Amino acid sequence: MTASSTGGTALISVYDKTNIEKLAQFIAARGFRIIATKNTCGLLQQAGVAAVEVSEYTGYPEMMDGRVKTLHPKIFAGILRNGDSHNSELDRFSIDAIDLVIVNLYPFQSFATTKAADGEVVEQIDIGGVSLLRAGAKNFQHVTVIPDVHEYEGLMQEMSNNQGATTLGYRRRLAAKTFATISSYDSCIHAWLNGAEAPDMPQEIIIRGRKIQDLRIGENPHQKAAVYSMYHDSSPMALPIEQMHGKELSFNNIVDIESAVAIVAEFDVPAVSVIKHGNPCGVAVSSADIDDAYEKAITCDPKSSFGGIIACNRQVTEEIAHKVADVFVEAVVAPGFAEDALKVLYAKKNLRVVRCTPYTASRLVFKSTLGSGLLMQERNCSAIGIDDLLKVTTKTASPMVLQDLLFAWRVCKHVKSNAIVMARDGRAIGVGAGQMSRVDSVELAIKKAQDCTGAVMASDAFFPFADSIHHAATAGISAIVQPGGSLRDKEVIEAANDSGIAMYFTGLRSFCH
Ligand SMILES: NC(=O)c1ncn([C@@H]2O[C@H](COP(=O)(O)O)[C@@H](O)[C@H]2O)c1NC=O
Repeated sequence: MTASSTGGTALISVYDKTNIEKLAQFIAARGFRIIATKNTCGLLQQAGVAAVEVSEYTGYPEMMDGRVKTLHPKIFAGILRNGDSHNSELDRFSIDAIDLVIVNLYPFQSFATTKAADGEVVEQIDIGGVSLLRAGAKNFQHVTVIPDVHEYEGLMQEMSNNQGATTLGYRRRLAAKTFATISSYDSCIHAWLNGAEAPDMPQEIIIRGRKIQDLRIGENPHQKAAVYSMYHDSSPMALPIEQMHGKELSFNNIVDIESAVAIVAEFDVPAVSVIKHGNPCGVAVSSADIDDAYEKAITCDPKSSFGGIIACNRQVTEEIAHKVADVFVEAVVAPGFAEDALKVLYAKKNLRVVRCTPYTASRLVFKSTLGSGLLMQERNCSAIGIDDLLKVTTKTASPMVLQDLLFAWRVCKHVKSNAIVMARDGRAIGVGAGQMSRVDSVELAIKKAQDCTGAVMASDAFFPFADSIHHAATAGISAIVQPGGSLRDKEVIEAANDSGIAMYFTGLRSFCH
């Protein structure tokens, strides 16, 4: 099917029969002879398109309940013939050269994600269709291959532009798409077969994704970026967010939205977080309502909140919307918005209003690294409760202070290391993030808090020296939660005892890089 030739033979075998009659009519009108599998052929004939059934052409019926339909040398030699050098063999066995392969596959993916029995799912593993696509794509020098219904319009356009033929560039592009389609299809089967038995860090991994959208910019304006939906089992995971209003999302917006939503998902009670450059500059919970949590969170560090991203784990009220509208923030994210709140938020042209479904994230975290390296690890899904806290000082924290310690620890989990969080009454009052020395993070958090009297402190990793405890004591910190495990734990605990500070170990480090 070169740019100058017209007519030829088309093999059509489609599960999804959308628009196939229209395409078949189009190619038949350009002199193509059509060979088709049983149901496809029946449909085309009903639509008045001349088509020959594969079984009539090969002389073999469909067999094994449709497991063997097109798997025949007359079909595959017709597709795989390599130009003139194979013509004599085609003649010898009365085989027609096939120029156009139009196939779409059994919907394995939709079956695999239902509760269908294994036998039923297995029958959805397409063999013949994949083989036809693979053969057609291999022979793109001579054959045009169409692997899905979305390419029909493009094919008709291409043929109209080229006197009923296709160009090599077009065939090559479609061949590439075909191999992507096949490999995506196969990786669904791989994931389904592995199922829950998939080893934690397998020897081979297949990462597939489907582009959801291009992003406005990458981490910086000169970097291009897009967001993909990855397949972790046999279906793509949609992003659990929906942008309802505002400027297009950027790479950093999505990173910050994830942090913001992950923090508020730590709490069952109403919670609000404010994120700036991946770190929280305001987090609060409330036993009253989300309005109260908002007020507590936004007053943590109002200066840093400028241009931040706000997440709520409850519906945004009109009261919150007015307050959001009064400050400059990039985005507000919540599971829902009151009607009146939306009216207020929509008045801000650029403000991104994002609805999120309950927080979910893939169990695995990936990061590209040196050369073609890819780092993969399990997500930090640790959850520490009161019973996990080990008291190591003589002083015991009151139940209220214990609640603050847990709150501070949960926030600290989402702060870039070295991470220190000061908290009081269910509210972060000072955050020290991303410092290369822990004691610097402590000093920063104290400075941000301004007044740490009676507050608690959480640290994402052990204190290597007692200096941080001295600083905390001077600032008025009453209790500390940290993993423990330093060579100098003894000195650190002594420093806490000397200052009348209650200290608890989690036994679990929570670095965040
Ligand atoms: N086994 C085969 O030889 C075979 N050849 C083509 N198919 C598939 O059969 C389907 C179309 O069949 P029908 O036209 O009968 O609805 C297509 O999705 C095609 O991918 C086959 N089925 C599964 O492998």
